[in-house]
Amino acid sequence: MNMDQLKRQAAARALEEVRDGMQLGLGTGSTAKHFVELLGERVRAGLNVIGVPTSEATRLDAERCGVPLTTLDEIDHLDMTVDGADEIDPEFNLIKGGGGALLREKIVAAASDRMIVIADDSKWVPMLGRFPLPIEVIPFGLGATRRAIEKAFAACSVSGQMAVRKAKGDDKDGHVFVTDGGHWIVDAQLEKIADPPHLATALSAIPGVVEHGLFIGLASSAVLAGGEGIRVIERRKPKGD
Ligand SMILES: O=C[C@H](O)[C@H](O)[C@H](O)COP(=O)(O)O
Repeated sequence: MNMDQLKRQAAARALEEVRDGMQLGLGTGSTAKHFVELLGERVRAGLNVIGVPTSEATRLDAERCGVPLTTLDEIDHLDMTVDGADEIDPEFNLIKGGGGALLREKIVAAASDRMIVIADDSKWVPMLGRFPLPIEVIPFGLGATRRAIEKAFAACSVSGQMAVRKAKGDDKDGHVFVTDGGHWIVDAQLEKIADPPHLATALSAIPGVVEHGLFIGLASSAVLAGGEGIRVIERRKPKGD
């Protein structure tokens, strides 16, 4: 089974948690895209749900698949968000933002009663950090922001190269990647993040940092698909702890 089939399997397992009438956060990325497509099939068969997309890409996918959409201005909470991740550690800390959607993803996850992470099992790691940590920044004053980020890294005993993310695509190569919110992303290659909550707090305190890809205390469970089958792992602590 190839990676894409594993991602679809994880998405299909998460779909079993969806109940009629639910208000759902719809994640972004190649794994979440499978969930949106499978959800669309259920909607076309009569399931009644409404979704809040975490990116413009997901909004377009959901519209194409016939999933009704709303916003967090029109509803006051979400029952569940289903989203992918770039890394998941045993404490259910995540790195997200490989696709650049971390800001909306975090807003939506925080507004949800539950967040189910769907992934192939290569994303389950003993310690976060091999995947470059995305940090969403305001372009203004980027030099000062980068220096502040370096200080935060030093205070948290991590270090590594930072690079402003470039866009990919035939006509975009070489251009800076711009998020749905109009910001830039700095990717930090840290290799090991021994204390993700500490680093998350330090990065959040920097004025030019809009958001970062460390999701702490947000994920409630993980659905991991691998060669041996599917594992569903529940986080022991309640959301927010
Ligand atoms: O910004 C993107 C998101 O955080 C994705 O959920 C994450 O990058 C995982 O994406 P994928 O399922 O494509 O590996």
